[in-house]
Amino acid sequence: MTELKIKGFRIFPGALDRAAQLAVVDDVREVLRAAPLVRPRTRRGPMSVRMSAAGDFGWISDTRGYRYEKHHPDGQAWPPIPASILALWDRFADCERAPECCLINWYAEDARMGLHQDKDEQDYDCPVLSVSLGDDALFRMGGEDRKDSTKSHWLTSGDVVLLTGTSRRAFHGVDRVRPGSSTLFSEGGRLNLTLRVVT
Ligand SMILES: O=C(O)CCC(=O)C(=O)O
Ligand SMILES: [Fe+2]
Repeated sequence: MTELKIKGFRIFPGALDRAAQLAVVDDVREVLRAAPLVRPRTRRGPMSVRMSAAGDFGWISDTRGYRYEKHHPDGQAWPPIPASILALWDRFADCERAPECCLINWYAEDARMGLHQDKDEQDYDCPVLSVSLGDDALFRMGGEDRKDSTKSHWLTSGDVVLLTGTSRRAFHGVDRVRPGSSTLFSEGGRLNLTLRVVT
C-alpha cells in the first residue's frame, strides 16, 4: 500500500490478482448486458469515455447537465452492484455505509478524463474507491484547488485507488491509456470502476 503526499490518497498496487480481475470483469459484462455503455454528452460535446453503472444510482451527463439518476437513460433501473465488487468495498473502503453507485467507465485507446473533482455526492466522509482493469492509465492527482500542482501515476490492471480525507475533494483525471499494455481484454481498452456513497 502506498500512501502518497496528498493526505488520504492511497494506491493498492496489484490488489486483485488475475483470477479476481477476470471474475469482476465477468460480473461487469453481465451488468452491461442489462445496462449498456453510453457515451455521455456535455454542453461542450461528447465525452471520450463511455459509461454505465450499477447500484441505486448512476451518474449521467447529457445536454441538460450532469447528475445522479436512478435509471439508465433507456429508462430501466440500474442493475444491482455485483457481490464481487461489493467485496472490494468491504476490503478497502473502511466505511460503514454501503456503496450506492458503481460507475463503470470504459476507455478505448484514445479516451481520457479531464481534471475534475468528484463532488456530486452528499457525504465527503465516505471515500471513493476505484478499480483499474485492462490497459494502463496515467492517473493525474492534484489538490483541492484546480491550480494546485499535480503528480501522475501509472495505474495497472488490478490496482485499487482510494480517495479519502483531503484527497476526496482533490482534482484528478486520466491523461491517457497505454494501448496494448494489458491482455485482460482481447479487444484492448481499460475498464475503471468507481464505488461511491451518493446520499
Ligand atoms: O478512470 C479513472 O481512473 C478515474 C475515474 C474518475 O475519476 C471518475 O469516474 O470520477
Ligand atoms: Fe473522478
